[in-house]
Amino acid sequence: MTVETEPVAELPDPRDFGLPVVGEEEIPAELTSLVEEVRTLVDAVAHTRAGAEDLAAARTAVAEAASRLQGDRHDIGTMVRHTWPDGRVEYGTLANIVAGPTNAAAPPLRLERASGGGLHGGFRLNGVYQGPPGLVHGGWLAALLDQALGAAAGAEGMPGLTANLDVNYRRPTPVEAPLEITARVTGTERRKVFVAAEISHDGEVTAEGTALMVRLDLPGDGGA
Ligand SMILES: CCCCCCCCCCCCCC(=O)SCCNC(=O)CCNC(=O)[C@H](O)C(C)(C)COP(=O)(O)OP(=O)(O)OC[C@H]1O[C@@H](n2cnc3c(N)ncnc32)[C@H](O)[C@@H]1OP(=O)(O)O
Repeated sequence: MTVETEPVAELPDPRDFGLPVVGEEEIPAELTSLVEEVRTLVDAVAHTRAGAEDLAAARTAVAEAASRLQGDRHDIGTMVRHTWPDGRVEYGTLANIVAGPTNAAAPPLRLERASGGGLHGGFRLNGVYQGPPGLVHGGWLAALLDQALGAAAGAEGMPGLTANLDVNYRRPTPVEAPLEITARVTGTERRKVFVAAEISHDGEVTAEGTALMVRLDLPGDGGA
């Protein structure tokens, strides 16, 4: 596969495209802690055997909390700016369903640069992510792989949209167990970025994916 496209050195500021941006460091610690608590809540609701009185009281408390937070909202499309220790800046969607730092529906996934290149992250999925009994839903594994694949391209200065995603489920992936995800760019061709990723448990690959990301047309990167 030919490598015809150099990664763009600097990503443009999403504000230039009309998208609001918040710095990751601006997210209040109270919101991060609330997100964590809501994850616990979702798991508790999904598995509770509580009686009617407790359920009704919990419903009232949750409705009150929701109405307290509804007033002042970030716009759809708000981006979050992440600055790597080496000073490199990246953007993601604040409420991204797989990795948005303020989205309690997103699993607690955090990707870091791997020493050998690409990205890696350790995470754990609770019972909310079940498909088959005790196992992670295949759709969620695909979503996690897609996110890591997109992030790997973005981390190399080549953000894009997934044109094609191919997933193989090699072994069952357990919930409530430590998991690892790795992703890397394997090649480029014009605007096409080829990426590969794996999810593993106990050192064994349980799901792997490859994708074609088509780079966004960014001003100043030479286009196609
Ligand atoms: C500053 C902003 C930062 C943003 C950060 C983002 C972080 C991301 C993290 C989130 C991660 C989560 C990620 C998500 O959830 S992304 C969400 C899910 N994906 C989408 O919604 C994408 C929908 N599709 C499209 O918008 C268009 O089809 C795209 C943009 C993909 C291409 O339409 P476009 O008109 O632009 O390009 P083109 O048609 O000239 O094609 C260009 C080249 O690509 C080749 N091709 C195209 N499709 C396919 C295919 N299916 N198989 C094989 N090849 C294909 C094509 O032949 C050509 O090749 P070549 O002629 O050069 O050889």
